[in-house]
Amino acid sequence: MVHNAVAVSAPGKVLLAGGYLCLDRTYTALVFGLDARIHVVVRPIPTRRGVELSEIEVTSPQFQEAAWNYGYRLGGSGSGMSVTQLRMDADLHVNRNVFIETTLGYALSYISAITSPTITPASITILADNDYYSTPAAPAATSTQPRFRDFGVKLRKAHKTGLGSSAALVTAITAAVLSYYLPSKLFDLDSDRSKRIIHNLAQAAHCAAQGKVGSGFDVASAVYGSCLYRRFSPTILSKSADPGTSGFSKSLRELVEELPPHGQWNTEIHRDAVKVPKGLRLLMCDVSGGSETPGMVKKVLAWRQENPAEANEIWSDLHAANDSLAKELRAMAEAQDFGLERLRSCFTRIRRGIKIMSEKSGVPIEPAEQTELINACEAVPGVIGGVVPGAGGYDAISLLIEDREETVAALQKLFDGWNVKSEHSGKVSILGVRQDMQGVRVEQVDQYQEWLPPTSP
Ligand SMILES: Nc1ncnc2c1ncn2[C@@H]1O[C@H](COP(=O)(O)OP(=O)(O)OP(=O)(O)O)[C@@H](O)[C@H]1O
Ligand SMILES: C[C@@](O)(CCOP(=O)(O)O)CC(=O)O
Repeated sequence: MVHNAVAVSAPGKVLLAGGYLCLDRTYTALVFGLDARIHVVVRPIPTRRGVELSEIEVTSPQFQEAAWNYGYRLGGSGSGMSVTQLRMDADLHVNRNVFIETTLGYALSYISAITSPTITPASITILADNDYYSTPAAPAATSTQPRFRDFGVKLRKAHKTGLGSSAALVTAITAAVLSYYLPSKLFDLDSDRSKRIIHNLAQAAHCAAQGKVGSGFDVASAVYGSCLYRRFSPTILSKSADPGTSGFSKSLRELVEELPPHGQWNTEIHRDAVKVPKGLRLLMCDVSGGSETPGMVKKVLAWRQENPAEANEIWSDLHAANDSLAKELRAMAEAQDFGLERLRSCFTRIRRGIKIMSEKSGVPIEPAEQTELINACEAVPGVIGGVVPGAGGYDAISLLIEDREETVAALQKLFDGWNVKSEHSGKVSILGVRQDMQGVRVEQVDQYQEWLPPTSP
């Protein structure tokens, strides 16, 4: 059976408040979906009569050497669909993309567990909105650049801006592959049930691909958009069989559809709890030379474990501050009441909490360089407050500002004259992204025509 082409996109994220805390179910995360999306198009590969192919080719045409070909086969003893990479590059190195490979394995295994489909050969194209990466070769953001820029480098050399490309990718591939192979009576991306299936399946695949169970806020916002998020218990994932082992596909279905013995996921996603008042916007700023500090999460959690009483006090204070920011934003959005001073003080409280967390754990969550940068931004008229998003560190800041051109222009002027303060930081640039409420969605295939490579028979 030849399927019709489908296209799906999923948004990137910014964790404005709740970094580290949201790893623990006691606390929530205030996460915004962004209008930078990862788009995935699935199309049939025309086959010659009599030639049997079991191949899925994946390309990410904005990057060099970004093509992966996979063979797939239904394993015995209910072990699900095994997905194996077929070709190697000229150096005989396998150029693996673990996120794509794992996601395909999970999605096809789930499909094989709920129906007996013929998985026909397909071509998958990945297109990332330009703000996900900034490369030295890339031209400055102008209105004339193509919608999907050629980044001119290999994927591993691209400088990520921290918008959660892997979570958006895993979510979009999962949703696109299920939409492509399953009949609409079994899967319809617009239904709540299908969204939940995508969420659970993408969380499982993303954790498997990254080799660790994070809080999952990035996958949650890729599926549902901006939300107040409480994580699932990590033990939910440890109960299922491993990919490729006997009974994997049945166990995956039980996990994804929340059937016994797995039961319900305890994730909480409150979409109505997150709002940005009219006239305000989030502004994401990338620090291009900003160094990454490995092992920050491990170090913070180790400190917390050694100092539980002190840590719990800091965590509760910070949570109260995070919560007050979410409530204040919502109250202002609903009442159209511009109590900007109250919002400003929420940011001050959050930053004070993060600073204490940084100092006590010895981890540069809001390092001195970022403190100086955020302070300078907060002094610009129209800037309400700023934070280090997510895990923090040297490479980004996020601001809440009045949505006026003068405010952005004044910040641009500040960044143009901003001197690099240490070897950890560099040039600051404003990303073109804005907050977006919408999560994963079906797209019109035609709009991508110009960027789709020809499918090889
Ligand atoms: N456009 C793309 N094409 C193909 N693979 C991609 C693309 N974008 C991301 N990936 C996959 O995701 C990986 C990056 O995932 P990683 O979790 O390190 O970054 P991220 O999700 O952007 O991180 P962060 O949470 O800091 O924003 C890449 O190595 C690649 O495997
Ligand atoms: C530190 C942590 O709470 C947030 C990490 O966020 P980001 O990847 O820096 O956006 C980890 C997590 O929630 O998985």
